[in-house]
This record gives sequence, structure tokens and C-alpha cells, in this order.
Amino acid sequence: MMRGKSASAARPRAGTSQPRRFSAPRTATKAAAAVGSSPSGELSRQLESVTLRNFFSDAPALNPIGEEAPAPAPAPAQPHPVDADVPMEDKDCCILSQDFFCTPDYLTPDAPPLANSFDSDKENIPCPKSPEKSVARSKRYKRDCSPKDLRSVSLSELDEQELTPVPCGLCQDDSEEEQMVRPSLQKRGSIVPQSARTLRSQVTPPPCIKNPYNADPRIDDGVFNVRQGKSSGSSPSIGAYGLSRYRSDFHEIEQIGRGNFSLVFKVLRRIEGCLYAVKRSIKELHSDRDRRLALKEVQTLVALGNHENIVGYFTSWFETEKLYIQMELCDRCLSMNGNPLLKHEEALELLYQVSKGLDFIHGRGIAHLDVKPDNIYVKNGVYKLGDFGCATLIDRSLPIEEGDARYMPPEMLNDEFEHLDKVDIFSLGATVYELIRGTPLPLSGPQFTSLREGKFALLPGRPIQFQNLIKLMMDPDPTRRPSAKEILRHPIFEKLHQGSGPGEDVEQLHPIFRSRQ
Ligand SMILES: Nc1ncnc2c1ncn2[C@@H]1O[C@H](COP(=O)(O)OP(=O)(O)OP(=O)(O)O)[C@@H](O)[C@H]1O
Ligand SMILES: [Mg+2]
Repeated sequence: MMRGKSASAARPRAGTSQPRRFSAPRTATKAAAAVGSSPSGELSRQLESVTLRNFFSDAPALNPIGEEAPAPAPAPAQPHPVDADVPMEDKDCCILSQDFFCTPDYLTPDAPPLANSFDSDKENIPCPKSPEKSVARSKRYKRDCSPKDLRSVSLSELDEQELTPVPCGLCQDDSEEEQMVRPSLQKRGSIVPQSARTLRSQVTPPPCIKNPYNADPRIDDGVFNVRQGKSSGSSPSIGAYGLSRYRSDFHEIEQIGRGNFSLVFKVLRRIEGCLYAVKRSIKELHSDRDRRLALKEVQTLVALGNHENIVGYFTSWFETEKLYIQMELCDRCLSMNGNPLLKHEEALELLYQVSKGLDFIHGRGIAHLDVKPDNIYVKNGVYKLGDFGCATLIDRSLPIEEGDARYMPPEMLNDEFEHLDKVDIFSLGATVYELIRGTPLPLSGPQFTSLREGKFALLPGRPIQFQNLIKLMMDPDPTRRPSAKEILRHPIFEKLHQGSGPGEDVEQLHPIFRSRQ
């Protein structure tokens, strides 16, 4: 008998021990049993090659010139640097380089430097080599790190001082050239390295600058009229809430979404004058495990790259133990709340476009595993798949976490993971079914079971060909469900996108569609 998962079942997810609603745990052990290997071992191995020191809390603090700072004295309790519940003012912000935050872009599409579980080229990823110690470097004058000298250089003084190395007394092998230079440097007293001077000059006001090439009607002009100088001026202050990349780079306009694990904000990137969505984890990610789990979503988005029907990804970073993900801003999601019933043409368009997104991600060996109305966004009439927090590799070499049970096929509820791409097909069928019916799908009970046995109530007013397609997508047997590519070739879309599909090759049609030609 089919084992139904109840709401009490928990799915461990990024940054929290809080269960994901309606989901069940998928441990590495279970996945390992399925494939006879240890996916968790593989994941750990790959992730271990990731250098996380700079932004993980246990990393030694780096000062702006890149040397290890002395252990800080215990500080009095501060308000949390960034929290949506704590309103912040522009005046609390200043722009600082990412070097200063020591929170580098974690992954960006242009130059992902990390071992990524979702990258297809997984073998022999060379580790970047440390720069070789050059003689010149090793002989460079060290700066005097005595507490006395440190105290004597305040941040505000940095830009008034010259780079003035003082010998530390440890450099016994100085070259002749350096020996000649040293006396003149000694006379000048203290040290302010060029990097610190550069850093100091990067502390500039963070205006919201209007972009004349991007006349986005969604941006309220009032944002640009705020007086900018007051936020920093010539004497930048770090502000009561500390340094925040989020607050420095973005002007928060409003909260636009809330999931079980994240808050999503509509933001203006100050220096671009363009809108984005920034997703921030709700819980602080204290443990390594939490942070690594949270990064799965980022890694997937980076591995996927751009596609019209996948939400666009820009960058991500850790700040105050939370993960921030900067994404393309969409108009809304398809959640049942507040959205009108889908008309037939809209349902066809949704099915077609999300199938294109699924075809793209499945072609890259990735399954989404949480396709549902909440995770499909619309932007200018284009449907986009978002929330890759459950995504995994179709070959089952990574742990499997299932998404919302209301959209899960029977085999997932029975821990059968042989056809993970077909899980997405079932979920998309269930999503469309729910959106055209207009009533939420059940989480349990007789109707929940009937749907997973292929027993459907007819959808009045919908073409029978369309209903058959949805029914086929929700077939209890995953091997009978069409692939995303096969859905795109269904004759039902002929009128919708003449010539824009992957082709009309009848041989490539799903057998069931072929027989109907
Ligand atoms: N790029 C975006 N543009 C517009 N709205 C978005 C965007 N990303 C997310 N949202 C909104 O925020 C909501 C929550 O986002 P998301 O689903 O990614 O969070 P989550 O915590 O991972 O959710 P879940 O509870 O499904 O795990 C979405 O349902 C959607 O309404
Ligand atoms: Mg979601």
C-alpha cells in the first residue's frame, strides 16, 4: 500500500532544523542505498575543496590589508547588523569593497571558482595555485605591528599618510636595493599600505542613481530624490548596524515573498538604478552543514546558467550568517492566493514554457523536485521556474530532498528515485491541474490517493486532448509519463508556437501522442 507522507514529516533544509512543510526527510543514507554508493561522501568530498574561511565565522579575521588581525576584545552586544525586522536608514550605510567585508561573491556566473556538485565537468578541476613566493615579496619591508603603532593609525588618518614601511627587524636578508631605500622610509615613521589607501577611497556615498537606459515603470522616482550626501559624505560612518553589503549595495523597497525558509525583497541596486529580487534565508546558518545545504540552490543556479524560463541569477553572499541571493525580479508567483483561474490559453502557455525550462534543466542532469505554483514566477507574460532549494542530480549521486507533498508523485512517497526527471513532470501536471481547477490540491485523504492512482475528475470546459495530456503527465508509472521534450512536441502546442518548438519530428513524439496524430 502506498505510504502517504504527512505534514509532520520533515525535510532538512538549508540553515535550519525546521522541517519543510509537507515534506519528508531524504537522507544521504537512503540515496546511498538506492545506488549502492555514498552520495554524501561525494558531496562532502566536493564541498571540502571549497574554501570558506573568509566568510565562515570560525575563520580568522582579516584586516583590510590582508593580515591576520589580533583577537578582538569582547564587544558589547550590538543590534543585529541586518535584519528585515530592524528598519535601517540609508544613513547607516556606506559602500565598502568586498575585500573589506571578507565576504566574497560566493559564486557568480562569470567566474565560478568553486567545485560545484552540479557542474557537468566534475573531473580533475584544478585547484588554483597559490602565487609563488617571490624573492621580492619575501624581502618586502614588513610593517611595524606593535600595538603602539597600530593605535597611532586611525581609519580617518589613512588617506593622509603615505605608504611608509618600517623595518620589523626580522628581515635579515634584505637586498642591497632595499637597504638603500630603508633609511629614507624609516624617517617617515608609520605605514599605510596602498591597499588600505585604496580601501579608504572606496568608502564612498551610496546614491541610488537613476539609469536613463532602464526606464523601468516599476521604480518609484522618489527613490532617486532622497538626498544622498547625508549617508556618508566626506566622513563615512560605519553606522549603528555595522557593515552590510546588502544595505550598501541595495535600497530595499519592499518584501515581496515569504517561503518556509526565506524572505524575498524587491530591491534597487543603488549604482545601477535597476530592480532585483534578493532572497535571504530566515534562519542564521550557524553550522557548516547548514551553509553547505543552503548553497545547493546557488550552485544549481550557477551550473544551469541562463534560460528564459529559469529565474535569472546574479550573485550571492553570506552576511550575518544568512545567505543572500540576488535574482531577477519577477512580477508575481502563481500561488493560489489572489491569482485568478487560468484560462485555457494561459494554461497551455504555462505548460509549454515551464516544460521548456524543465527540458533545459533535465538536459543538464538536474531535477528540480519542488515544482509547484509558488515556485513558478511570471515576468512580462513569461513563466519562470524558481526556488532550486530541492534541486538534485538526476543520477542520484547527491542527496534527495523531496518538495511539497501535494505535488509529489507516488514513487517519491514510496522512496523510489529511479526517474527523478519524471517527478518534475508529475508535479507540473499537478500544478496545472490545480490552477485550472481553482481549488488547492489535498495533502492527504481519498482524493490525494485517487490522484496518485490516475483517477481524475474531468475538468469541465477544457479540451479533452488537454485533459489527456495532464492525465498522462500524472500517470502513476513514471516511465509512462512524457519527458519535457516530448511534451513540447505535443500537437496541442502547434497553434501556440508554430515553428518555435524543438521540431515536428513525429518519430520523437511520445508513443501516445504519435498514435493520436
Ligand atoms: N525572483 C523573484 N521575483 C519575484 N518574487 C519572488 C522571486 N523569488 C521568490 N519570490 C517570491 O518569494 C516567495 C518565496 O521564495 P522561495 O520559494 O524561493 O522561498 P523558499 O523559502 O525557498 O520557499 P519554500 O517554502 O518553497 O521552500 C515565492 O513564492 C515568490 O512569491
Ligand atoms: Mg518556494
